[in-house]
Amino acid sequence: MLPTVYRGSLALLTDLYQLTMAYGYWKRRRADRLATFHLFFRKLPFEGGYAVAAGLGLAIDYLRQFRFDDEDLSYLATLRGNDDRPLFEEGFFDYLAQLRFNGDLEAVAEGTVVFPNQPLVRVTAPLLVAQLLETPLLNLINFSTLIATKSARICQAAQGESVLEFGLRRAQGIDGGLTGARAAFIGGAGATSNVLAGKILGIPVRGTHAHSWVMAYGDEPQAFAEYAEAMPNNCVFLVDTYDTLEGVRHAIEAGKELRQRGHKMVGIRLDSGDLAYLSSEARRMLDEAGFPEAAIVGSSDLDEYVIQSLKQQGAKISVWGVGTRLATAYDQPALGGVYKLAAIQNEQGEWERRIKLSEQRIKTTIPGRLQVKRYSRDGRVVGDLMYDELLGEPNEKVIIDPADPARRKKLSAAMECETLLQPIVRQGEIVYQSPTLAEMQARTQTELARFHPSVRRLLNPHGYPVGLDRKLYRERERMIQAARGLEQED
Ligand SMILES: Nc1ncnc2c1ncn2[C@@H]1O[C@H](COP(=O)(O)OP(=O)(O)OP(=O)(O)O)[C@@H](O)[C@H]1O
Ligand SMILES: O=P(O)(O)OC[C@H]1O[C@H](OP(=O)(O)OP(=O)(O)O)[C@H](O)[C@@H]1O
Ligand SMILES: O=C(O)c1cccnc1
Repeated sequence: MLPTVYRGSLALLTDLYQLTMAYGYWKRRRADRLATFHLFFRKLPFEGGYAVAAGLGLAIDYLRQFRFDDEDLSYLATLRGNDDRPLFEEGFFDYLAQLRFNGDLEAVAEGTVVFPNQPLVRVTAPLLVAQLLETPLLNLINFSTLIATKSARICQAAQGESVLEFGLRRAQGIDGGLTGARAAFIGGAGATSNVLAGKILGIPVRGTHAHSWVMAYGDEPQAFAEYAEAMPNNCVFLVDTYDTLEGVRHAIEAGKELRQRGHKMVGIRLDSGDLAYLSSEARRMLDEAGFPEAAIVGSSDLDEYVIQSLKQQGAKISVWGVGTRLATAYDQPALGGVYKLAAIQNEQGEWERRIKLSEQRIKTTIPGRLQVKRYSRDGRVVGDLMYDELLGEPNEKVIIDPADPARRKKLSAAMECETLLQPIVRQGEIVYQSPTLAEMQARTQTELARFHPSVRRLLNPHGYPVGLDRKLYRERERMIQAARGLEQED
């Protein structure tokens, strides 16, 4: 079982309107109709070519503990409407008190590469419960997927070299720091400076020292020597407090001292200035002084673009400390994931599809109970086919882009195929054996490697084919026409 991040019920971690709708469904006897919702996003973050799904483990945590306890209900009883009378009547609290997640949930595994409009999570549950989950599921999946994606991009730029997540001080609050560290690890960061994330989640923790250490002594050689004395088995000297190359010389002196005492200098850290020039000079100096194995850690407002540029300039940095721009997804602080109703049972228990129209074609929802098949050939992925399980087996010949139906991808029987949404909860029982965080991280890497480099590239990536099978495409078009009061042309 995964370590628990959230302890206790967080049933009130939802928007008020979910509870007022829930109350309405209960009052109007619609609460128990089964409904299917999909969680998906419409646009890839960072103008990138892919996203990395994350946050499912947190969602499982949430569902496992989902219940309204006495304190929650007492609080809800204090809420008033505009006539100053209670918002909810007493009987509703008895109903909420016994409420548990009793539905089905399917999701893509954390570390799976995902694309717009395909469900990351699918919930089929009594309408009231499924509705209540909208806000928490979006809260948990959106942020984690965003940060895992940012991390994957940064790690991609680092070309397999170690990335350390240093973002806690700039993260969006306590939870942003904690679940951000978790998502960054899934995306590929090798360690975090966040010690609580180490304790709760088992993520490796790493760190160097701050400028304040050197400033506290005022004298850099003395500061390094004292640090080596105090902590001989963890010495990465920060060399840029006064004069960087002079700092490297002082680190070399401290390294020699360490060696004489039977220890090893791990490396140095550069945190300002021209990192390409300074790292090359530092590398030359360390090598000449007999420290070819000393690592050079680079930090200072790094992101995937600066790292890529430094690599192109031949920077000799071997470990990348990345804080603010990773932990906050600096250039795009939110993933626009949504959670939409796609099918609901009628009074007779028959399933009916539902659609939400939009002026923008791409924003019109995809109805049905969706599943995704990912096709590949010789280990390379080819395209993702979405189909509606309510319409039966998919038509596997062609993937139709719903935004531009002229764009189609042909499939062949020779291709391998996998189903992306996996069973996580069945009738309230968790049936999923959660992988470890390390396994999720490995999944991100093996998954990404299956995509063509043109999909992975950071700038102007190639669009990966994701679309509908013919049956779903036709049904959606029929529903769009019907909802607009038009006859279908075809
Ligand atoms: N050779 C380089 N090519 C491209 N970007 C670089 C290079 N060297 C450093 N950078 C980046 O340029 C930015 C420089 O930041 P900034 O001008 O704030 O100064 P700094 O050198 O970090 O100094 P300080 O921390 O003292 O303000 C950082 O994002 C850093 O990662
Ligand atoms: O730059 P980031 O990617 O966020 O990485 C973390 C930063 O945090 C620390 O310094 P801090 O930002 O506290 O101060 P400084 O940059 O002014 O030294 C560290 O020295 C890094 O520069
Ligand atoms: O350990 C470090 O070097 C570190 C930790 C947090 C932020 N900046 C640097």
